[in-house]
Amino acid sequence: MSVTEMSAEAELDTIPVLRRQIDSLDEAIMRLVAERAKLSTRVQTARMSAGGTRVQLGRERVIMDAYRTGLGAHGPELADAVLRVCRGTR
Ligand SMILES: C=C(O[C@@H]1C=C(C(=O)O)C=C[C@H]1O)C(=O)O
Repeated sequence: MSVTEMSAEAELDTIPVLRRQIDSLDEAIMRLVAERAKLSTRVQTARMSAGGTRVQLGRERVIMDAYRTGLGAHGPELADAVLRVCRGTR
């Protein structure tokens, strides 16, 4: 077995370790989104109680831009999904 084949095999062995780290980060992301949704619901409820609308597109555009700045071209897609989760929670 060549050195290259050995290092490729060693790299393959790291996959379960890396996947555990990915799963752990996904859990953290979901916890944070759930926490965000609670705060978002409070803002939406407060505004609607005062006769306003649930959604404010101007604010959502600012958030989409921040995700684009932070994550690149696909950032706004993630922002859109996060915003939809947060709008759906009561
Ligand atoms: C939470 C708010 O209300 C809504 C939900 C938003 C959010 O989840 O970030 C953003 C804008 C609004 O559509 C807000 O105006 O800040």
